[in-house]
Amino acid sequence: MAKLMAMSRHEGRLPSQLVAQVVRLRYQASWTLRAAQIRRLFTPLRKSRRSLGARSSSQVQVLSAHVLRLSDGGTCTEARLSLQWTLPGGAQQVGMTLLKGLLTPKEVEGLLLHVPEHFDLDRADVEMVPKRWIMLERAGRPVPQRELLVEKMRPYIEGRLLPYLRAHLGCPSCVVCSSIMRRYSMDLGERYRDPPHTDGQAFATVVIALNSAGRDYEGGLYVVSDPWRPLTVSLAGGDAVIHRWDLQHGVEVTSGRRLSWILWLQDQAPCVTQVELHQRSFLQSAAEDGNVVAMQILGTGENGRSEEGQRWLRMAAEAGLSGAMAQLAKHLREQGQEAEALQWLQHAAGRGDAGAQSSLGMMLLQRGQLKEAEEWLEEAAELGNPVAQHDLGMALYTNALGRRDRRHAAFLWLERAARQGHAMAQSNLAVLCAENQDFSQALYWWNEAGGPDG
Ligand SMILES: O=C(O)CCC(=O)C(=O)O
Ligand SMILES: [Fe+2]
Repeated sequence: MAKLMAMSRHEGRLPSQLVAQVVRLRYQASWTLRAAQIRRLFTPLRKSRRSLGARSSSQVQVLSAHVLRLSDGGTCTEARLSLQWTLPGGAQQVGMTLLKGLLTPKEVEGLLLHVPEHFDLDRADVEMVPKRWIMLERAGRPVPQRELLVEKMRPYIEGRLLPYLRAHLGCPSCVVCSSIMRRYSMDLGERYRDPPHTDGQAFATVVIALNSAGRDYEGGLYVVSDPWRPLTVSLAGGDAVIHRWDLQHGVEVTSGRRLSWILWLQDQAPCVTQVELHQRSFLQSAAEDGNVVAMQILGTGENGRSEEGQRWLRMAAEAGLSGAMAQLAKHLREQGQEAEALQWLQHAAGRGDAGAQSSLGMMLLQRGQLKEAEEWLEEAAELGNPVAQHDLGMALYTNALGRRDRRHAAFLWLERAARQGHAMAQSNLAVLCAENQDFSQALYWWNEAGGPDG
């Protein structure tokens, strides 16, 4: 810098080489700062023993971060990220993009004025617990009675987001097929989590936060590259995350109430069903290029029942994807191949898949391996899996684990599952409460289990 000053005094103006260097240094300094700020948004979801091994910086790489001018004149900060993912079958990289401040706080506030208090139940069966949602658009059209809300949101989608997304995703014919709002609330006794998954029903997903982590709720959206170490992304109201079908993610809200607005895009019109989407070439070619998530998606659902689907699923499982292992185990059990199913469940459970741990626990219980059964059920239940919480509660209650005097523990696990909205846990808990002569609680849980939208 001293040399720079001296030269500038001496010559009256800076030589262009030096100007370029100063600009570059400044740019680098602000970029380093921005990248560090972006990385700090990612924190481990849990403070577990296993999650302490690695640092988030080794999982998340910031590829670029700069201010972006949007087509309707607004600005936001765009950060392109890559998640490093090491599987036994080789390393993979998954991209995601963060748009900080896509909507201003005022714009978010304006939208929230039109959001009704009542959210419907999304009955898509995940862990036997329905989620709360408002479906806004389906197959690219507004859902009846949601036209006003869709009208309020349209300018942000069409004027701001879609031109950007088409360029960013390299997908000029991309269309928004579904648009929903989700609510997660521990306080309201509603579902507050969504286990790790990929959005196999979409080519790309946009999640727009409608309120803020740290202020309105704790926890939130998380991304998974290391199954033992999901990373929460701290989003403020108006921030957006963009990802494709290959990002493993989930939601866990540990207190408060979270609202999100989600758009699912397909690569071209017309919007089609999941089965038809899986026949489009983008997944096929990704699977052929070795993308394990594409393999798992092609081995799931209706298409997964074909011989080709089964072959993809096995390849994904062999590459080390725990979700694929659990899925494969399910198919094998349906075909009566218990021994091989058990092996895959053990692999998947050991890689931190709570669904697999839960199924493994019950399988071991049926085989009389009580100690191991209890350990896996407990591990999955601690990770928040409501099926495991219910099954463990009932196994303790019915004395299937060979323990005496476990009624209190049984009650606590059933209560945790019931609070997540697990209907069977709610009705079983009602029975326990009635046995304890606590009739008001019994009535409460009984109503929850079969209430107006239950
Ligand atoms: O609410 C969110 O942030 C994401 C929800 C999600 O992943 C889904 O509905 O598929
Ligand atoms: Fe999702």
